[in-house]
Amino acid sequence: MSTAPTVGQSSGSSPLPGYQTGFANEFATEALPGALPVGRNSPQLCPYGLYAEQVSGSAFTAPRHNNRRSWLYRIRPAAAHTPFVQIDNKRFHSEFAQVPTPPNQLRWDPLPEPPADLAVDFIDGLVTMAGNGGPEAQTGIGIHLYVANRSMKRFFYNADGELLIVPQQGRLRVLTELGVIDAEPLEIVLIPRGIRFKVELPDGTARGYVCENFGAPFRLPDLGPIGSNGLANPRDFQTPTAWYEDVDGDFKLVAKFLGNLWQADLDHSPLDVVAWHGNYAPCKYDLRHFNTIGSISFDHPDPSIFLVLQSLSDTPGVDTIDFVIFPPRWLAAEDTFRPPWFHRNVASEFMGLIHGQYDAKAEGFQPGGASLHNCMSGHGPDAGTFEKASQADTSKPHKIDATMAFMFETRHVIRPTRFALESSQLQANYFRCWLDIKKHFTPEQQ
Ligand SMILES: O=C(O)Cc1cc(O)ccc1O
Ligand SMILES: [Fe+2]
Repeated sequence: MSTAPTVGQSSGSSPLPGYQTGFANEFATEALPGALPVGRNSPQLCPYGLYAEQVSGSAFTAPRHNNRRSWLYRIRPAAAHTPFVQIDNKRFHSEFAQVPTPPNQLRWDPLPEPPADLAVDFIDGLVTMAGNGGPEAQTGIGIHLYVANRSMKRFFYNADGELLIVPQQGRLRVLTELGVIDAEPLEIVLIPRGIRFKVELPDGTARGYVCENFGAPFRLPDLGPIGSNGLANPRDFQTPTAWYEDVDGDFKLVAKFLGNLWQADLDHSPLDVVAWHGNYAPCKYDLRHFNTIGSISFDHPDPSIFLVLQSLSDTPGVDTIDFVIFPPRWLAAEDTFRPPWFHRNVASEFMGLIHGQYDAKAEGFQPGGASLHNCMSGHGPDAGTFEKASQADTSKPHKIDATMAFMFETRHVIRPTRFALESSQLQANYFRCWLDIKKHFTPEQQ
């Protein structure tokens, strides 16, 4: 790992960190020895002259298993900035009622890269495609795409929700208050509501997807009869160890707050947390570690078998958001139509493709592209996929390899934005992939 860049007047930064493993553990980490107070959170004076600051991600009185907070020991408190002023946010917002939501199946080509002479950082590069609910309701989802070609010089936090970043092309270095996360395509990054960060682009450009979770923080699902291991295992989640920079200079802090963007001035880097402890922290997860489980007898299971993370609603078993993946796997089910079946669901499904080919679609669903199948909209394999899979030899297992698709699935209808519906990336002919489906009905057969 190379040294993290510093901007402005620097009196140094701590060595680049590693990771601690586990999902939402009680972590404790210090970039300087003895920086964490012992036996109390807020002593009269903290070691090294640091300020103690708690950041909470759940109600103070939430049950212990849902209670999320961390204690930060930092050079200056987060309050030290000028007042926020509103800035433009036509592309990145939480406005999901701009246009009537059609019940059509929708699919988009990948967004093109911006021209090289137009500087677009991770925040400028975000465009809101769809969503439901919102920050005021504290439930629902914002679905955004990003295409960027410059590292951020400014800092950002999202008061509206947690961010699940799914890189599709190009690595990201996510420098957060609580440490540095290096992520590449096939890894995902979770940034809790409110945590300040900036994103650098080691490869110069980057493209991907962002799920903004307005509701309960993502958790690992219960495993029921699967047992104590499987799907995403907690030990494969990586949370950075403490890292700070002590840098003075002129910086901007951008906040997303109630769907709008606001900007304040800072005279120092907010990435100045020397030590922290708690269970409210960013993490990354490598999707290649997902322990995929499926049928070894017959039939294609519901896609909930591929659930990585869920945001619970107030109704048991009905999640606000499910993050589901379709990784490489063996298909072994005999006398079975192996790809996803034709279906209509009460839930709504926004899908993306990180690489390879998705097994329900012979063509048209491209890496970096997206599709949306809303509540009760009929969809499933395209005509080509149906013909092939209904003739395939199912006496032998078949490996689906070199692919990774994913789905943000929600209980509420996902409403595309005006941008999404007017975008030239919207495929006008997507519906045709089912119009060629042949009639095979043979009433005389039995
Ligand atoms: O391709 C889809 O639409 C997602 C999906 C996959 C699957 O295996 C079963 C149901 C489902 O909605
Ligand atoms: Fe589906």
